[in-house]
Amino acid sequence: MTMDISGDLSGIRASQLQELKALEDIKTEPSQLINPGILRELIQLTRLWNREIAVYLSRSGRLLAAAVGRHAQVTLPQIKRRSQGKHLRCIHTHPSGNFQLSSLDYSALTSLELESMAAVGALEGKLTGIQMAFLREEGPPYTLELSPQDWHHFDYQDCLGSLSSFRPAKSKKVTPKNARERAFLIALQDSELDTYEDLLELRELARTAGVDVVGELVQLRRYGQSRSYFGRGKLEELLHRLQESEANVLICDDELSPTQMRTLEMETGLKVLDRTGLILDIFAQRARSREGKLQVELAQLKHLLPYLTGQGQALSRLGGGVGTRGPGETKLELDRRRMRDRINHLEKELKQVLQHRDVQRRQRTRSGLPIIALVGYTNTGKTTFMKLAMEQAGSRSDIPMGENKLFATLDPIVRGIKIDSSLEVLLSDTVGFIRKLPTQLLRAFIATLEEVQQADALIHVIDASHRQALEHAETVRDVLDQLGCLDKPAITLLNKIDKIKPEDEPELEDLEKYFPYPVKISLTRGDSLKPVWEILSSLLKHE
Ligand SMILES: Nc1nc2c(ncn2[C@@H]2O[C@H](COP(=O)(O)OP(=O)(O)OP(=O)(O)O)[C@@H](O)[C@H]2O)c(=O)[nH]1
Ligand SMILES: [Mg+2]
Repeated sequence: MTMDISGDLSGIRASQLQELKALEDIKTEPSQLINPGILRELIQLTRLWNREIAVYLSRSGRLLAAAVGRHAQVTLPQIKRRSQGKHLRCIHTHPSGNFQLSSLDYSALTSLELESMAAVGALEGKLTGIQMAFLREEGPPYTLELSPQDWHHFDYQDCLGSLSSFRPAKSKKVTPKNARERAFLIALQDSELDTYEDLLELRELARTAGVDVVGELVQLRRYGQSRSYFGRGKLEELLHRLQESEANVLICDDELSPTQMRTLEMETGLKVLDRTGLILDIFAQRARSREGKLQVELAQLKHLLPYLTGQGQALSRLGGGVGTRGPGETKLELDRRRMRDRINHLEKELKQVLQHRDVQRRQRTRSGLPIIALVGYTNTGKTTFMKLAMEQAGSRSDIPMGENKLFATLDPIVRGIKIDSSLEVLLSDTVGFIRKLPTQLLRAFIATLEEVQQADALIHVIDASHRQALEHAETVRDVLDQLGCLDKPAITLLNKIDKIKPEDEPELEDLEKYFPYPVKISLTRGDSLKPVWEILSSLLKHE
């Protein structure tokens, strides 16, 4: 990429233009307003040409364009990436040595929606001072002055951060309840083959979180980058696509490192959410019990903490909407210190709740009834099983209808069911599992999954009609392994056979082969659960 130079270039020697061009190789650090080397050169050229020079810097510190003006005025270079405008800073020289921003400068700042505008006073090759203004969402631009002696102590990134966190609360862009957010999905795929399925799930998750998917882009994992997730070229493509799709949130299929998160945010100017953040958002919307809410808030805070840099920088970068919703009414707007306090507080409270549940559980165990836990990938039919079991046993079902959404069930539900005169069990419905289950989340929900650890037997529900049924079932086995529950007696429910097409039969056979005690069933069709209970009672007898 070569930097664009526009404006009045008459009478300027090619070699000098070359010098200006060469500046694009010098990187500006996030903390710097501009690399001092670049500034020195700009001041020299200003003297040489006696003209204004303007440059654009991206938030990631790249020099994007330059323009040379007539003596007192410069026509700003065209901004190609419109959506990036608000993350661009314009820095320009004033050959008169006067470093006050003109009213033209201010109007350029607002009309181009730049991030900031700086006027650099240059007189006889020396810096006289800098005045700069930051655009704010509300109120007039924030203006400050820097002297030639201490301008390089100024921390640009910090200043930006504190400006956004001191914004009055109501100026935040809160997405109105019925205006859905527009998400653009990105993913790295391991081979050419599995893209479709990977994104299918992310798309489902996004839908469950209540955002519209307006675009998708994938790259092969081997071309990805540790700094920016996507490789350079793909990133450029992404910027173009984002602009077309008018997305306002970027969702990534993997867990992002803080660096990747920040780089993507800066490059795209959008709110960036990773898979973990998205799942947590869904959990936050769905948690009902006191314990569930505590678990989710705790997991959210722990997930966000590493992404915050600098003191006083609040989560305002997220702006609101998906990814910022806490369980109940809580809003995630704490700064680091308050976050840590909150985490401590939540941990204490959770401990108490867990103790209470322990008592409940012990009472249940004392009832002497065997505990059966439903486990399985999300959306396979666990809750539907629970409902059907209660109906067929003649108990009135108070279980909320299963929904065709991921993570419909979050809080564990336990019900006693009398199947016949010889079998009575406690059936417990649990949170569904998911591939790439964030470690943070797994730990948070281990408590919930204690129900599983306490169980005498498991019913593993598989959506046998799903193209990735086998992979999903293996994920479930992995989690069970981590919970130390892999050798509990288990039945496999091959559910949704009503949806199975003849060409899927071989896969069904595989499932039957690999998983213990398979029972083919369609729960929504209301198939009898008798075969399940028969196997179960014999398994329990051999305990
Ligand atoms: N076609 C068909 N759909 C089914 C069957 N069993 C369940 N479903 C549907 O699958 C969807 C998910 O069912 P749930 O019972 O909520 O699944 P779950 O495993 O509890 O899901 P989570 O709580 O999200 O983990 C619902 O829309 C059900 O109606 C079945 O046998 N056939
Ligand atoms: Mg459920």
